[in-house]
Amino acid sequence: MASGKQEQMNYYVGIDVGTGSARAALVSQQGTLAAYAEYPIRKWEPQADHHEQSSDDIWAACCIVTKKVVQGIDAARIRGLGFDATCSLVVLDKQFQPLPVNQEGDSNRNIIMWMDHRAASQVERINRTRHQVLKFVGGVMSVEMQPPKLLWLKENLRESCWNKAGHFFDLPDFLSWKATGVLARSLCPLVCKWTYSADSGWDESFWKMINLEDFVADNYSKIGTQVLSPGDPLGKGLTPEAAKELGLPAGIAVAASLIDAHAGGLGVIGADVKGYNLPCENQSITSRLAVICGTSSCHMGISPNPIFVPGIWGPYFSAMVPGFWLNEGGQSVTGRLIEHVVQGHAAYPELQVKASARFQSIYTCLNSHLDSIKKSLPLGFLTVDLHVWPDFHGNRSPLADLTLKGMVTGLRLSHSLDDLALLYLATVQAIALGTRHILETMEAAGHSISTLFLCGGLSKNPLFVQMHADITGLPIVLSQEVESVLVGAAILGACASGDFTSVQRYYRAIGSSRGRRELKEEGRETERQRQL
Ligand SMILES: Nc1ncnc2c1ncn2[C@@H]1O[C@H](COP(=O)(O)OP(=O)(O)O)[C@@H](O)[C@H]1O
Ligand SMILES: O=C(CO)[C@H](O)[C@H](O)COP(=O)(O)O
Repeated sequence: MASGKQEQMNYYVGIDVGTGSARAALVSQQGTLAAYAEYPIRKWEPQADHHEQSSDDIWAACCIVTKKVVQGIDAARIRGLGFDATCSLVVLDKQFQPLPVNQEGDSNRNIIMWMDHRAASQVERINRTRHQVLKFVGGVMSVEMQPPKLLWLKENLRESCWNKAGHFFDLPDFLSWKATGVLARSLCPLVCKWTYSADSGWDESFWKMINLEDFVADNYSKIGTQVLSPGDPLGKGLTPEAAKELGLPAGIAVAASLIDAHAGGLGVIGADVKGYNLPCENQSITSRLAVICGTSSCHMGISPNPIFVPGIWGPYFSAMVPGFWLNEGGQSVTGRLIEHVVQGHAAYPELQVKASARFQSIYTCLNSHLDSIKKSLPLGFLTVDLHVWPDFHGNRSPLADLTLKGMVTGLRLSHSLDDLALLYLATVQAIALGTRHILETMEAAGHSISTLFLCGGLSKNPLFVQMHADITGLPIVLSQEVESVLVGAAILGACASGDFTSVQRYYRAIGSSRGRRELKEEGRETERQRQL
């Protein structure tokens, strides 16, 4: 609940829907979090590579968390609302009711999640067209984007879903529609996941070439005809019905939304870090790479002119910071991979018992176990003969190959907690090496990155942060406000309210208070890691 002495401030509500939960925050006009709440959301995996969610379930979770964060706050002080979410595909019929995206006909499951890889054959065919729009997604379209998923629906669920569908939304746009009744889409998801161009709009020849000419025929009414920039106000703001459900005042400004990684990028990339002697201090904002690390990791770098990086998504114009081009590298599973490796190990039950006896999280427990077994050696020496290839769910960047699989070398006939801790370490190192691979590919194409800005759930893990510093050799800035993704969503609400006319003005206004940042500039403990 918010504290009484901050009541004279204006506030903005940010709602962030990640893969595992919905979260809301009440953010002050100074950029600080006054209240935070989180609620889990459901996921279904009916078969391999199929990942589904429910838009009703997600909206209900948004309502629960929003009601919690505004408890006790004078409603007149809440000025705006912004959403961000994963780029999952939501399907509604012509009466705005959920439609099933599965053979079972379960209409509760009406979302094909971003991490769903069912459309592998469709994306392969799309990539074979070599259509010019592919130039703006790193040269290769990802199975995680929307066109292959739409084609899959047309080819596999024509009767039960495709023919009945009235609206296909990216999840961030679904949420802003639900709040306002406005069907306008945000430029961010459309440019990043749907091949829309900020300059020239939809490319008719692309949709025709991939057999989705249906969208052209009905003038794109199902996928978006009005497009707004992230942070632009939508219609007349929050509808009375949505206001009641969310526990917010009707009519407050609601912003065109962002994809979650982009909100995280927005939340951290403009931070004031003066006085810490960081290489980026006197450099342009383009020397910063925001890395949003949750279920997946997303690497967001911006530039004044378009940079084409093979295997890295983009360049996208104005999709994150207005006026800048964005390149987005990514690793499809990072948090999810660590969980998979740790929970699947024979010593996992032993770890759970040990962690709960010490009132620690399993990761704190594993990190201190590693400290105890490394003795005086650098951590890197513990995994000299144990290596993980982390592409258990394909490689998003820079290899852009969804068929790649994971691999571990150096396994032994042992079930001990030591083995589990070492496998965990090797997995974290492999993920950090993946970030380095992405970074080097971006630099080879023209980016010049001097500092990493990390946020997301994994940035709360000191080992994960340390390995990224060691393996990239770059200083890492951690935001004092750990929920940076929510700050990004709230910035949208602040812009929509008219209190700040642009994202850049918001950065300037909050600069002084956000200067108090915890900086993590770690040494290059293991130069050896750089050579792996
Ligand atoms: N305190 C923590 N220590 C270690 N890992 C954490 C911590 N908090 C969250 N994580 C990890 O971060 C990941 C989830 O991050 P989050 O940003 O919540 O993801 P998403 O946005 O995809 O829902 C999970 O893999 C979780 O295990
Ligand atoms: O493709 C995305 C961003 O462009 C996805 O939304 C993202 O990778 C999933 O995010 P998270 O790991 O935070 O749940």
